[in-house]
Amino acid sequence: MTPLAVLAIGGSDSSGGSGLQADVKVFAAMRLYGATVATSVTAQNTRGVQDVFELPGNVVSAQLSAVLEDLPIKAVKVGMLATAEAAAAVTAKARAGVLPNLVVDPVLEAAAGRRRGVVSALERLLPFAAVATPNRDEASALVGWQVSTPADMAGAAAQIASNGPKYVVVTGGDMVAGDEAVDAVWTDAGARFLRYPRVQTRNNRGTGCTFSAAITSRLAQGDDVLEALVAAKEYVTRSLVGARDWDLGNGSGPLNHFDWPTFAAFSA
Ligand SMILES: Nc1ncnc2c1ncn2[C@@H]1O[C@H](COP(=O)(O)OP(=O)(O)OP(=O)(O)O)[C@@H](O)[C@H]1O
Ligand SMILES: Cc1ncc(COP(=O)(O)O)c(N)n1
Repeated sequence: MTPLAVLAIGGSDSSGGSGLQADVKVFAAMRLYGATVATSVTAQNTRGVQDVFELPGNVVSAQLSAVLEDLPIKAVKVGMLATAEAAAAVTAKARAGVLPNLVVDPVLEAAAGRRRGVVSALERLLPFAAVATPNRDEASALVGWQVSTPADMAGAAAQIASNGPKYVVVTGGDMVAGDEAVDAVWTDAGARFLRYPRVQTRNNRGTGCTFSAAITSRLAQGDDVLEALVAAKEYVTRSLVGARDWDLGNGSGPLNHFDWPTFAAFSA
C-alpha cells in the first residue's frame, strides 16, 4: 500500500540524533514516507553543536517547491530555521495554503547571534501552525519573560496561542525536579498538562524533534490534535526508555526510535 507522505523542514544533524535525521527516523517508525527540506547543515555530535552552515533562502524555497509540486504531503513539521530568510521562505508557502497540518517546533539552540531575527520571523510563521512546541527557553524568547514553573509554562502557552496556533505545547524536558516530565498544553478549551514518567538517562538527544515529528505523523494519520499530542508523548517516552542502556557517543546520546512497541512508558 502506498504510504502517507509527510515533510520535515529543518537542519541536518551530522550525528543523526536530532534534526532532519531524527524526523525521518520517526516517520519511518510510524510507517510514513518522509521528505526533507534542509535549511542548514550542522556539525554536531552528542556533546553539542559545533557549527551551523546556513543555506540561502532561495535554496530553501527551491527545495520546498520541488517537494510540494510533486508529493501529496499530508502534514509538515518545521524544526531549525536558522535564518530569517529560511523562515520567510516557509511562511510564504504557509500563506499560500500548501503546508497542511503544520507543526512548528521552534529551535533556537544554535541560532546564536541571529536569535532576535529568527524569533521575529518565527512569529510571522506561527499564525499558520496547527501546533507549536517550544521548550521553556524558546517559549521565554517568544513571550519576552522567563518561563520557569509549570504555571508559567501554561501562561506562556496561552500567550503564544494568542498569536495564532490553536494548540501550543510548552515542553518541560529540561526540568530536573520531580519524577515526571511535564508539558503544558494550551487548547481552545483552556490549559491542561501532559504528565508522564521522567526517564533517568543521559541519552536525551533529539527529544524535542522526536516529539514534534511524532505529532506530525499522527496528524497525517488522521488523529485530532489532542490525540496526536498524547500519542507523541507516549512515543517519546518509550523511545527514551528504549535507549537508556545505549552507549553511543560521550555526551547526550540518541533515542531508540524503532523499538517503542517493546518498551512501556509506565513501568509496572
Ligand atoms: N528525561 C525525560 N523523560 C521523559 N520525557 C522527557 C525527558 N526529556 C524530555 N522529555 C519529553 O520530551 C518531549 C520534548 O521536550 P523537551 O523539552 O526535551 O524538548 P527540547 O528538545 O528542549 O525541544 P526543542 O526541539 O523545542 O528545542 C516532552 O514531551 C518532554 O516532556
Ligand atoms: C539540526 C538540529 N535541529 C534541532 C536540534 C534540537 O534538537 P532537540 O531540541 O530535539 O534536542 C538540533 N540540536 N539540531
